[in-house]
Amino acid sequence: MIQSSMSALRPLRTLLFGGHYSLTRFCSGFVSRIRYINKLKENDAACLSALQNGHIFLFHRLMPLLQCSVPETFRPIALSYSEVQSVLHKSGSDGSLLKESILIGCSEQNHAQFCLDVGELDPAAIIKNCKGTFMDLRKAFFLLEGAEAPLVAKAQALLRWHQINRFCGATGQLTQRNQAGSQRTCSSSSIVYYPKMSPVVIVLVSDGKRCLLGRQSSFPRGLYSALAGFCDIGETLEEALRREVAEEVGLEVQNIIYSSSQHWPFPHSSFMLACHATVSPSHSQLNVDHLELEDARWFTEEEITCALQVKAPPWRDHRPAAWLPPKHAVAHRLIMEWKEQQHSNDTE
Ligand SMILES: NC(=O)C1=CN([C@@H]2O[C@H](COP(=O)(O)OP(=O)(O)OC[C@H]3O[C@@H](n4cnc5c(N)ncnc54)[C@H](O)[C@@H]3O)[C@@H](O)[C@H]2O)C=CC1
Ligand SMILES: [Mg+2]
Repeated sequence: MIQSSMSALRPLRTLLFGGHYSLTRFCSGFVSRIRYINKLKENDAACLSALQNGHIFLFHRLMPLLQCSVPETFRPIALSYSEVQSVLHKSGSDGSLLKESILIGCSEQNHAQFCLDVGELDPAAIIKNCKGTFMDLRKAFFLLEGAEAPLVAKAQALLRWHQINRFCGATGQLTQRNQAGSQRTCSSSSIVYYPKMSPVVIVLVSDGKRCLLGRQSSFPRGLYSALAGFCDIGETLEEALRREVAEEVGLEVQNIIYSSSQHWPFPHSSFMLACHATVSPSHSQLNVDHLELEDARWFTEEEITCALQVKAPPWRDHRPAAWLPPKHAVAHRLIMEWKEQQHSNDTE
């Protein structure tokens, strides 16, 4: 049976029931932004006009344009319509590309936010004009600050979805996007396609004193993460989670507790459903399927503390025993929650 994590609900509760004034203020801004985005998805003319007053994030072949704010910390660059027009002109484009921008959100200052892939243009000219750099998103996830990482991830996922859904699966005809880029329609069959996420379970298994992490051979050297796997069609979250753990490390888990969820752009937009689960210490012997995982092992709290201190990604000449996913990854959150739980167990 799935249980809801009370700690995960607490911030929303405080926000909603923390006082009439904050509730009104929170809802008015939030609700109006949500409704504005929805309107832009449904109304092509309104979306085009919002684009002219909006903020645009550039990508080159799915790599976001980032700027170094403080050493080792990067932020995506938000450009205005006229700034992008000028960058495109300087790169030899007539500016018509701008209409291919895709709606990704609305800032707290009520600016519609868009992304645009300029993959056909010379990146060097854009980098020079914008004083930024195009960076692989997997690397950027270790260097991006704060709330912008999910926005960049969403933008990349939508750009990729449009690139690979240009044709209708039923008729083979070209599909046409709406102005917001929230759907594509086949003009021949009228089938409407919407961006999709694949559900993935991710679980941090604990035996009470240690937590279980694994690595695939494709991971960067020394990187360990929580166990994860795609849900099979027809499975519940709990069934998928129990199956994945059994397949990958040969354990039967109990006490599944839901933690939180996350959109993850790799490889093709996953909807990560993150949980904690336990095994009894007497049933913690691992039987790793080496076709799926290169390694899996139990980590003590001290080992986790050490791994968290590794500045990621580690330099080539620094080969730590283990290091962990970036703070924007839900695996990181699961590990931090487990560590906190260990700490509160110790102080009880
Ligand atoms: N955000 C986070 O904290 C983390 C995210 N992840 C993500 O979780 C995802 C799943 O983890 P894995 O261990 O690789 O899954 P997995 O254990 O299910 O193995 C992947 C294999 O499953 C098959 N598969 C079944 N359905 C699929 C689908 N819809 N899309 C792609 N492959 C499918 C493919 O053969 C693929 O090679 C990965 O894409 C990874 O990026 C993994 C760890 C941490
Ligand atoms: Mg897996």
